Amino acid sequence: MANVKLAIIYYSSTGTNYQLSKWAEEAGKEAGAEVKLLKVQELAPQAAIDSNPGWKAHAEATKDVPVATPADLDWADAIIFSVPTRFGNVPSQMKQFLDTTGGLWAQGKLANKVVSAMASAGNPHGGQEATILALHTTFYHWGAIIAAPGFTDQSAYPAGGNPYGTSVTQKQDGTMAEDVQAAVKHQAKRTVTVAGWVKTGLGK
Ligand SMILES: Cc1cc2nc3c(=O)[nH]c(=O)nc-3n(C[C@H](O)[C@H](O)[C@H](O)COP(=O)(O)O)c2cc1C
Repeated sequence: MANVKLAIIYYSSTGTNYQLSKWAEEAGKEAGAEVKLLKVQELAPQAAIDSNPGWKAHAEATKDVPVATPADLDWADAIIFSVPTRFGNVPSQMKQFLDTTGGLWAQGKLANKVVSAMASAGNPHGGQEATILALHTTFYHWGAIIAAPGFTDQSAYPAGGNPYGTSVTQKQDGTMAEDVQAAVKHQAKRTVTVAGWVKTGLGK
């Protein structure tokens, strides 16, 4: 199979989406992909970050994770996005990054990228699905190919059964309510596999 390049691009205030992304990174490597793990640029004022000990600690712990640029999207064959919900929608930090992709889009360079998305929320029905679908809207405009997990693996069920993309509930203590590790890994492997098919089909 073609050598797939996978970019995992996330936003996380308190670590949940970072952990999902780390599991995706592990699975991408296991699937034979070349993997980049990237965060999007933080936009919140330092005072807001400092006011939340969990946010401050996570920002410091991940300060060395490289910040995603449009060049990373150009490089990638497959891209997995991971975000916390913000009122059922995409966080502004990720939206700002997506809004820098106009140049690539205009050149047709985002067409046929194989993508999938993951999300988290503070409540079991707090907007995980809506947030993933909101990301998907941008992917349609790119002409990307969405490798949603569907129910292609048993791991979807203990994870809460979100066919749009793996999602999780962050509990008050910061831990995850559902067991999603296997679902994340399946989604990452599936995204890499589909990207390999597309790459081969395009003769790359
Ligand atoms: C401004 C804001 C809006 C949020 N909106 C929702 C919401 O509508 N529903 C919900 O369940 N959780 C909501 N949350 C909780 C976050 O989604 C939750 O903290 C996040 O998923 C944790 O992910 P992280 O650890 O990667 O930052 C909100 C949090 C913030 C800061």
